[in-house]
Amino acid sequence: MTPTALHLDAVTVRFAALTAVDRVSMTVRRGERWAVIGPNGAGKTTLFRTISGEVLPSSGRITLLDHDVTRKPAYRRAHRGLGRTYQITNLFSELSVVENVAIAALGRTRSRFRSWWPLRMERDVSRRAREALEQVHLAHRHDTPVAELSHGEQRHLEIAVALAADPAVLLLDEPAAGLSSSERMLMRRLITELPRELTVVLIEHDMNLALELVEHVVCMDNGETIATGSPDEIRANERVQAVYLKSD
Ligand SMILES: Nc1ncnc2c1ncn2[C@@H]1O[C@H](COP(=O)(O)OP(=O)(O)OP(=O)(O)O)[C@@H](O)[C@H]1O
Repeated sequence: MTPTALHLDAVTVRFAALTAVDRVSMTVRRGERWAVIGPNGAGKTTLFRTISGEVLPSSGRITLLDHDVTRKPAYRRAHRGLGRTYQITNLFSELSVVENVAIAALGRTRSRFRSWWPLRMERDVSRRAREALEQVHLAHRHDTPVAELSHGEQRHLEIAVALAADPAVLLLDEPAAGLSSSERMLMRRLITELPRELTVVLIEHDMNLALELVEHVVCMDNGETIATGSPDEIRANERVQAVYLKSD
């Protein structure tokens, strides 16, 4: 059986009296693509922040690539192979496209200091940065200042920044939020073309888009998992239809 990339066991997050995530469990195997969907306030972002280590769970257990990371800080999870993008851009707008990606690639380089280290590191960083830009179709914008990119290009660059750190598991936080319909098509293509060995979990408010991109879906409402299944099973699920109708 394919090894597990990410396992959540009854993960619960409480903010005072509010249970934002309520005993959510999921087993994501390496190379799988999953979406977490649900209406506003369902708990998707909190679940993501808990997986990435920005929020610690009140109870439950999180395993990343066979390591228990439940109480580990975000940077330790990143070193273990977890990458993520954010709904709110975290790019350096005054720097160029390649500089943004190179900073992320540099963070991943953990070579020990040796006399030839700077040269080797420079080669490694610029190769990884170039590859990441090619993966998101931004190689032609290499030297462009980020401030001059369109919104859609900036969303692509955010994915390149995450890829430059060479993650094994990538969390995409609403990758299509705020994009025009043509930009959404490009984003859909980009996600579809991500390397198959990369495990991808995405949050997406747009159920139709999310279901086109993944093979496995978790639908949350009020912090709870109300359905898990294939896109077809989720489309046909009456509870899912009810929560989406309620939120329209
Ligand atoms: N830091 C926090 N402190 C207190 N309550 C919070 C905090 N973060 C989230 N919440 C609450 O937890 C619940 C779940 O919020 P969350 O942002 O995870 O939902 P969501 O599914 O991502 O919603 P959206 O689609 O609107 O982003 C909401 O009621 C929200 O107000």
